[in-house]
Amino acid sequence: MSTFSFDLAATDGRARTGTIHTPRGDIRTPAFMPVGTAATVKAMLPESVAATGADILLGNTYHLMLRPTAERIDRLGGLHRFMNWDKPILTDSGGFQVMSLAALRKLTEKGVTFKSHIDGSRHEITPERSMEIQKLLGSDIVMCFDECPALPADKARIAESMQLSMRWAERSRDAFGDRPGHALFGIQQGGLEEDLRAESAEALTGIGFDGYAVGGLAVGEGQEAMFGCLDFAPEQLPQDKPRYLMGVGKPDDIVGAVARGIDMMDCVLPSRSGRTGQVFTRHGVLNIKNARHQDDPRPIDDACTCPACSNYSRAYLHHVFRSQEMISSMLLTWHNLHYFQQLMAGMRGAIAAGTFDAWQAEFHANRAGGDI
Ligand SMILES: Nc1nc2c(CCNCC3CCCCC3)c3[nH]c(NCCc4ccccc4)nc3cc2c(=O)[nH]1
Ligand SMILES: [Zn+2]
Repeated sequence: MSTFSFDLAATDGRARTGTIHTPRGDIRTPAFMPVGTAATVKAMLPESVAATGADILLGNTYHLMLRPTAERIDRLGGLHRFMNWDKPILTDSGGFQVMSLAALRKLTEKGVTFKSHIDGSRHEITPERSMEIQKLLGSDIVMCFDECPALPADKARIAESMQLSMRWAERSRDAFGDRPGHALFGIQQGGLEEDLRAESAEALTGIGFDGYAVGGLAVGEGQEAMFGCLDFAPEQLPQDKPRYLMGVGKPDDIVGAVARGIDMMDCVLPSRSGRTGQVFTRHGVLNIKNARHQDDPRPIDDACTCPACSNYSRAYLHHVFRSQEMISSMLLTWHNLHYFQQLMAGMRGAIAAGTFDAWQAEFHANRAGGDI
C-alpha cells in the first residue's frame, strides 16, 4: 500500500490500540519510538533495534542538518539507506533541539537563526527549510516546525508562542505539499491551558494533518501537571488520527499517557540512561554501578528474554560498566529498549483484550518498592 493510514482496532476506556500503515511498514500502537540521534541508535546495530520490537525510530533534523547535512544524506540515497534502517522513520522539525542545544539563537516570525554547537557556523531554520530538510532525509513522518515555550511561563506568553506555532504549522503544510505515502503531523501547543490547547487543536484540525502531536509537555512541569493536561488535550484532537506525545518518558509516564489516549511516544531515556548504568525492570529501576551488584550471579530480570538477561549476570554487567567497556552500553541499551517495547506490547494486548485496568494495577503493584 503506497498510502499512509491509521486503523483503530480497539479501545479500553480512553486507551486505544491499532496500526499505522506506511509504505515502509506497519507501526503497532501504542508505540514507543527509540531515538536515533545522529543516524544511529547509540550502541545498537539497526537489526538489534528491530529485534527489540521497534517498528519505527526517530531521526534528528537538527543534528543531521549540521553534520553531515541533509543534502549529503540525500545524495547518498536518504536516511534509511544511510543508516541501514528500512522501516519507518519519524523526524522532528528541529525547533525543539535548536532551543535546547544551539547557541546564540534568535527567534523571529520567519524562523530561528542560531550558531551550530558543533563548529559555531550560523544557520537558519524556517518552516520551509525544515520541510526541505525532512524531505531530503526521506522521513516517512514529518513534524511541523513549531516553538515549544519553556515552562513556567505566563499565559500571555504561552498564547503568543502557540499562535506563532499555528502560523508556522500553516507554512509547514504549504511547504510540505502533496507527498503520497509520507505523513505530516501537526503539533498542539498551549502549555497547561485547556482553552489555549483547544484553540490550537481547532487551528490544526482546520489546516488538516495526517496525525497530531501533543507538544509543549515534558518540559519540567512534572508528572501530575502533565497528566492533568493529558486529561483533556488528546481528546481535543481528531479521534481517527494518531496522537503523538513528544519526549515521553519514564515507564509510568508512558503508561499514564496511553491510559489518557496517546498512541505514540519517543524518549532518549532508555538509551541515554542505559549508558549511565540505569536499568529499567518491571519491578522498578536499578543502577548497575552500585557495589551491591558486584557478586550477584542473577540476571537483571529473570523474566526478560533480552541478550543481557539471557546470558549475563549482574556481577558481569557491574564489572563491564565499571571498566567502561563498550559491551556495557550495548547490553544495557538493548535491555532497556527491549523492556520499553515489552511494556508497549503488554499494553497493546491488554487494551485489545479489554483488561487494561487490571494490567495497569499489576504494573503498579510490581513496582511497589522491594529490593530489585
Ligand atoms: N517539535 C517538538 N519537539 C518536542 C520534543 C522533542 C521530542 N523528541 C525529539 C527527538 C529527536 C531526535 C533527538 C532526540 C529528541 C520534546 N521533548 C520533550 N521532553 C523531553 C524531556 C526529556 C526526557 C528525557 C531526557 C531528556 C529530556 N518535550 C518536547 C516537546 C516538543 C515540542 O513541543 N515540539
Ligand atoms: Zn533484559
